[in-house]
Amino acid sequence: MTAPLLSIQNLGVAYGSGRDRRFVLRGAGFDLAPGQVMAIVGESGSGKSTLVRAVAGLATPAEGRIMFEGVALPPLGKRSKAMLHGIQMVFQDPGASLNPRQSIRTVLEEPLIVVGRLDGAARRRRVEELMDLVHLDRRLLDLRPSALSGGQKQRVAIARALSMEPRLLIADEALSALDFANQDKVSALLLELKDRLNLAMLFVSHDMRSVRRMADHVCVIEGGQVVEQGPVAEVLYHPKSAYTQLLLAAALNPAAALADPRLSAALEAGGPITDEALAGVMDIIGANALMQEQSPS
Ligand SMILES: Nc1ncnc2c1ncn2[C@@H]1O[C@H](COP(=O)(O)OP(=O)(O)OP(=O)(O)O)[C@@H](O)[C@H]1O
Repeated sequence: MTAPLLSIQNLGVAYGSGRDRRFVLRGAGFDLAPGQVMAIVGESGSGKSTLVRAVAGLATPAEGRIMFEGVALPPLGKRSKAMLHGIQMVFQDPGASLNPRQSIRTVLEEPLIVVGRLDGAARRRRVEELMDLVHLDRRLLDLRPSALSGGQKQRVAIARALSMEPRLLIADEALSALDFANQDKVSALLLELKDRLNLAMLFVSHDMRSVRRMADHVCVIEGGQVVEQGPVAEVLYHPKSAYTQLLLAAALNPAAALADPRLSAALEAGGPITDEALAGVMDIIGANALMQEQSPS
């Protein structure tokens, strides 16, 4: 078996201090091999961003450890260049993550200047290669982000992340601000990059359609705990936990799932959602049949 690129072990993150201190993630763990995509799914507030932010060094673990390329990751300020460059992140809002006063050329060249490995001519060539890699016309280089569409801006954000030659790309809801057509195009680009560059990804998403397309493995988080994880074919087509089944049901037909009185009663009572309530909802919205129909195995 390939050694994992990333190994998350018993990870816990707490926010607040004193009596307000509260764990928002606890006991999370999984391995990710090079070139593989792990989708992180769960409802809003379940802890998905907290998990990937801890990997990126933007949240500090209170418990457990995160191993990257065989070495335990320290807090952000103590990470080596190889660690910092090796893990890059792309965020939800491509507009907010690009400096509106900089040309696309500057956006892409700046990190290369900071790294300082290339001279001016080599840097300019690298910037052009990065544009080619994300299928953007080099003529866009002298424009500012405001002249680009949402999909183009997200490609620039991806190109900037790739400039560091990462082995792990974290995409936190990176497709959610895009329209349907661009979601498909950018997810196709990410898959192409994964194969071409052997890039591993942590892919945080609410959207089961993109998860099905993008991921090799899925990790389901409920209330800060990993409730299920495994290959896509198992977790999405034969989900074991009631929570995963509920997420899928809500994704297939959110209005019908939420309108069902058994589900709303369970939610109002503060859960847990019983298998019985769930089975009723799944039958009502036809999710059981649909999942069996769509199962690849
Ligand atoms: N900096 C912070 N300080 C205090 N609490 C926080 C902080 N960041 C997140 N939280 C809380 O931690 C919990 C998990 O948040 P997180 O953003 O990880 O969830 P999420 O699953 O990514 O949600 P969403 O899908 O809405 O982005 C939430 O209850 C949130 O309010």
